This record gives sequence, structure tokens and C-alpha cells, in this order.
Amino acid sequence: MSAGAVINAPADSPAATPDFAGNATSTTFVDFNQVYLAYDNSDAFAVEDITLQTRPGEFIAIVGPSGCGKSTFMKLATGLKAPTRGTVRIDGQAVTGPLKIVGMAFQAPTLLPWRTTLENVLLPLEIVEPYRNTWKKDRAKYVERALALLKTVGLEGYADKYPWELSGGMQQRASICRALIHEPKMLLLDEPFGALDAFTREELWCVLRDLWTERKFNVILVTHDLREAAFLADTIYVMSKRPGRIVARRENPLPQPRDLDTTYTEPFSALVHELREHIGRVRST
Ligand SMILES: Nc1ncnc2c1ncn2[C@@H]1O[C@H](COP(=O)(O)OP(=O)(O)OP(=O)(O)O)[C@@H](O)[C@H]1O
Repeated sequence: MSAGAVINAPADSPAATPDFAGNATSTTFVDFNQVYLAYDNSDAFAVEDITLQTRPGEFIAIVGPSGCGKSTFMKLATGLKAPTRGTVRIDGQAVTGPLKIVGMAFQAPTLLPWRTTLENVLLPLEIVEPYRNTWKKDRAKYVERALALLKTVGLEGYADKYPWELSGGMQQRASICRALIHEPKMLLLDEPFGALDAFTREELWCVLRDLWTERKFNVILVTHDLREAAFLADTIYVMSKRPGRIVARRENPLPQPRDLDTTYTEPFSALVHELREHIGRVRST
């Protein structure tokens, strides 16, 4: 990271503190240390020298021009790709393969059309270890959990509907429930609201805000929408063009939780303008 471009220097990583049982608990959740990745052993790095740490329960957003390596960052954070150089640790553990403590949602909701909303939400528990081992025994408990989640996101009464009976926004709500059904410690969102109209998108910002405020999982949100990043995230990282580097880190000064009125305030506009200037700069260099 070039020091001159950093808006807020990363907070020093404080030492681990003991929990109530006297065990050391990590004060860092996501920990990237000088991470480089080249695909297919090529000489060209897709991302370069990525160093960042998040606090447990922090909501971060990553913004940057197309092709800068945002999805690559996600693959590294979930263990789908191993770094060519450097280390990735999540929740105090070195990442050596795909992580189970992660839920993911993408721009396309990718619900299976032959399954009802409830069956789609329950799918990860049917197929992913260790849940599938106790799936039959615990099914009633999981159905209850899925119905509670659907209610939280405003889909009460839609459990038995098929995806084609839901609007795009409703499908994305169901997809977020599916990502959270195994109560992951980390939620990764890759442009989750990119295909929705502006009103639905803002509604879903509030759905996500409420889920995160209640459950305080760790979130990495990749987005092209600077207002979305400013509305939701605690900290926003700006990436450069390929090879993707983190060129700026901005702590969001607006208190959480935010409501939509915040988006009409001067500090919110100032933050979005500041981010836009950074994006303009990385696009033109
Ligand atoms: N599987 C792959 N094999 C080879 N190169 C890849 C692969 N996936 C991504 N890349 C390259 O790595 C770079 C970063 O891609 P990535 O998808 O991470 O960017 P992104 O910021 O998520 O893009 P967008 O905003 O357009 O979705 C790009 O140059 C891309 O062509």
C-alpha cells in the first residue's frame, strides 16, 4: 500500500486478550499479510501485497475498478485459492483449504428452481459436513431456524413458494438466508444487490444492516456501489487496477446502525465523493 494514498492508516493490531474462560481470543478476524496471487503460475499477479486486518464482527467493503481483483480477494479469504506469496489467517487459523465458517451470496441468487424457498434455504445443511450427518435427526430444528430467518428478511409466508414465484429482490433475500442458515462467522457478499432496482437495493441494505446488527458476523462486501459501501460498512478499502493493491483504507465516521435518511446527509455525501475521487484516480493511472 503506498503510504501517501492511505486515508486512515490501519489500526495497530492489539495483543490477544483472554475471554471469560481465560482462553486467548483473537482481536483480529481477517488477517492478510503481504498476500500475492498469480493465477495458473503466470508471472503476472492478479493481486499484489495485500495486507489488511479486520476486528471480529467488523463489516468491510471492497471497492475498485472492474478486474482489480475483488473476487480474487474473496477466493483468498474463503480458501478457494491459496496465495502465491504471503499468508491468510481467518479467526486465528491459517487458511489451508475451503472454509466452513463462511456463507456466500452473489449477484445472481442461484436458487434451484425445483426447490421451494424453504428447501433452497435448507440446502447447505443437507449437503455440507458436519450438518448433513445429523440432517434427518435435526431437520425440525433447522426448519424452525430457516423459517425464523425468512421472517427476519420479510419472507414470512413465502417458504412454500418456488423461486419463479418470487421477485428478484425476494430471491436475493432467500439467497442471503441460505448463506446464513449454518450461522457462519463470516458472510461474503459479491455484488449481491447489483442486479436489483434502486428501491429494492436500498430495502435490502436495511435487511442486511438488521441481520448484521443483530448477529454481528464478519462481513466482506464487494461492490461497485459507493453509496452501498458507505451505508453498510465500518471500513472501506479501495483497490487499484490490476495488479490489485489496496490503495486506500477509509474508516466510516457515520455511527452504526444507519438509516436511509443518513444517505441524504452532508457527511454521507462527502464520504461518497471522497471514495469516488479515489476510484477516479486509480482508473486514470
Ligand atoms: N480463474 C482465473 N484464471 C486466470 N485469471 C483470472 C481468473 N480469475 C480472475 N482472473 C484475472 O484476475 C484479475 C482479477 O479478477 P477478479 O475477478 O478478481 O476482478 P474483480 O475486481 O472481481 O472484477 P469485476 O469487478 O469485473 O467483477 C483479472 O485480470 C482477471 O482476468
